[in-house]
Amino acid sequence: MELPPDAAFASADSRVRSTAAAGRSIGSMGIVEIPHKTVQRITCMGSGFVGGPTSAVIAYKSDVEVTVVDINADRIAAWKSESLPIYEPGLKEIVQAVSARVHPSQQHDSHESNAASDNVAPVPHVKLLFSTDVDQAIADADLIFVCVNTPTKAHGIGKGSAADLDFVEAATRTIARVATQDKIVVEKSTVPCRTAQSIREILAANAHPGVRFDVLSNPEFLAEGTAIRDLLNPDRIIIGSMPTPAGCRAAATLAGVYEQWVPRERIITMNLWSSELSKLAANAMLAQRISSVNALSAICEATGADVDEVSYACGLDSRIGPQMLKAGPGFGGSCFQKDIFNIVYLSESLHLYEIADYWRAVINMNEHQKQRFTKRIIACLYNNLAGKKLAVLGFAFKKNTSDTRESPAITLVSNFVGERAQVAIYDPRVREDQIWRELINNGSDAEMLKRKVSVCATAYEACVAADAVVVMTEWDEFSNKSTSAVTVRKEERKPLATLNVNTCTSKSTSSQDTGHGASRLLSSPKLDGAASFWVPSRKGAGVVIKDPSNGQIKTFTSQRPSSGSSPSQSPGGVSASPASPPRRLPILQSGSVNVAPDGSLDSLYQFPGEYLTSEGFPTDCEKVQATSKLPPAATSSIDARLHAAEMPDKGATPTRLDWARIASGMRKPMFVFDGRNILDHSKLEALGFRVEAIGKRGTVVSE
Ligand SMILES: NC(=O)c1ccc[n+]([C@@H]2O[C@H](COP(=O)([O-])OP(=O)(O)OC[C@H]3O[C@@H](n4cnc5c(N)ncnc54)[C@H](O)[C@@H]3O)[C@@H](O)[C@H]2O)c1
Ligand SMILES: O=c1ccn([C@@H]2O[C@H](COP(=O)(O)OP(=O)(O)O[C@H]3O[C@H](CO)[C@@H](O)[C@H](O)[C@H]3O)[C@@H](O)[C@H]2O)c(=O)[nH]1
Repeated sequence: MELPPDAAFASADSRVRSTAAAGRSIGSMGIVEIPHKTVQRITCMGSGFVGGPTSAVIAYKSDVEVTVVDINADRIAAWKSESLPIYEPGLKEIVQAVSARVHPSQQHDSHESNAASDNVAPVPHVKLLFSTDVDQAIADADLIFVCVNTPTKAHGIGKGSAADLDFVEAATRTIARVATQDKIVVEKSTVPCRTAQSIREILAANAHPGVRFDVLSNPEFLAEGTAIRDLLNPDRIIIGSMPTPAGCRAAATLAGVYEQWVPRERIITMNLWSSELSKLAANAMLAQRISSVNALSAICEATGADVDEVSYACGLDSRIGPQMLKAGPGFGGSCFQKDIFNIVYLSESLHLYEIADYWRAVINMNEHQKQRFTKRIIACLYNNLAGKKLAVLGFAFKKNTSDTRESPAITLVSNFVGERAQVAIYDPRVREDQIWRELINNGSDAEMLKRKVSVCATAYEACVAADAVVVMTEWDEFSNKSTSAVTVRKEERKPLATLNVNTCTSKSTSSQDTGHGASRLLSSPKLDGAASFWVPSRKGAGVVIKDPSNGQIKTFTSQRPSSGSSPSQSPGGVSASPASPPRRLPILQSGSVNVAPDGSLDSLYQFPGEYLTSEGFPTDCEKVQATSKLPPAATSSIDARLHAAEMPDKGATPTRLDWARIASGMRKPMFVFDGRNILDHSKLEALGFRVEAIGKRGTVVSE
């Protein structure tokens, strides 16, 4: 193992500077130019919210084979089953595609005739494996991602703020024990600054003779709910390495994996400690924005300012930007609080007490927001919750995930139970046992919980005879706002089968191709006439559409129209306005979403009948008009499969709530507490609700 002597190690930072000054690759995108090994097999230790999706996307986008291992056998069994252990939009489709994917050598040139591609049966090639055989997977891999959990310590010194590195150390020791050949070990878990040094020392001390390890830091920045989109189109890939020739070579090897789908300029290399700290810093800054806007929400409620308007106004300043400025009941999730505590602990360890106080304030504000919202609800309900029923809509910490870690709903529900209220919870994705576990772990008495709390299969059931509805998660189905950017009722779904592109107009408002939102399909609920969807203009991006009449998958790739060109029909029934000669759009394996044979399909794959939000959609898109050619009757089996894939836990349909129906069953006066500002208040007021929302003037001020 190349481990510099301590003295040299201590001056790593100065060596980074001199390397950069000499025009070497650290800190620049030239890293991939360094001669390096090519990775063929990756093993990912940890099959959680990061390990699973990250591995699936690497297998999907690169030529690397990935094995995901976990010490939790139940989790691995779930990954191999129809019901994945986590919910992420698009994840199941990608896992299915790469678990039996057509090997590139078996794929046909996209210019070949369709007849040829139809006649040759594709050979399934497994690119992604899940296993509990950790040792074997380590032995087989060139490169190992350590993607294990790093929770906040719950014992001993640093309890409640330091990171618990038990799992990282155990994983490291396993690698050292098993590896009999050189490995690159990639620290992907979020860890305190300088953890890579501990990993290096443990590996060096336990390595088999002649085996060398290179340790890299490669933090993950995906957000849950958009993990697949984030992994397909990351803002940046950070790779930290030792500033030595061997460290740079290892970084180049990892960069070579990402380079297969991430533009080079987004692959950034730096020193190990900067990389580790960048991850903590990014989360701390993001959380700080949310605490800032939540602090402003209290001022808004007291003054009559509207927090959405204030956020909007601030976000228009290009130095501030619009993201992460949505007021809410407090941030949740497994990362923000943990990672800020990490910085707090680090600062205190370095005797930087004022710095620690500064970051701790972000968490204190978050806690305050949850308590403030609780108090406002109690105050509105005449300062008494005893005997009242509260329906809590949403338990996940944000929409589009089944994750409940640190969800603000846990605190709110516990508070309501403490006030002796009856609480009925509904969440479209979260399993009932998960909800109970969270509430019990939060310290609520199990007997009391059993008497006071129920978990319901539908929102209507939760709201029957309720005095108040509390919206805790911004699931689209709860919203009553008039916008096309919502999920439509199932019965309104009709197939987009064969598509006829009528027009293709450029809607370029930005010269910068963000590449984001590529997996979004925006469609009008009424498809009997023309429907439209957006295709990112980035070359090679596209949609995959399953034809409900025969189950075939068709691709439509994005092409810029040339002026005066008229649409032409492709053999697959898909036509486009071509900028170049019409390309054959191959028909892929039916039954699963797959990558285009030329590997060009970027990330847009949607099924007919699925209408997702347009929120966050890129500005640099091309609008494609498409006409449905199939009668609606053909949808049923597709819809059933789509539905089964989307709703493995509940079997409920993600339709928008009928608030009139909710109103008809509630006790009077009826309250709605909109914790996410996703409701049209005037519509609810017309139904007789009294609406209170975060950051909007209410009937009481809770401070
Ligand atoms: N959840 C996110 O959105 C997110 C995003 C970016 C970074 N991170 C960071 O990534 C890391 C993983 O997060 P997560 O949410 O995926 O955690 P997780 O708890 O969902 O998954 C971690 C998995 O690692 C497994 N594991 C533990 N020790 C192991 C070992 N020795 N060998 C094999 N498997 C082992 C656990 O059984 C568990 O299934 C954390 O450090 C987290 O801070 C998380
Ligand atoms: O404007 C906003 C944005 C988010 N939230 C809340 O903040 C929490 C976190 O949301 P988000 O950041 O979208 O999800 P995470 O999955 O926790 O992702 C964060 O944490 C990950 C783990 O480290 C990082 O990788 C991501 O970059 C970082 O965004 C959730 O409760 C959201 O409801 C708000 O209240 N207002």
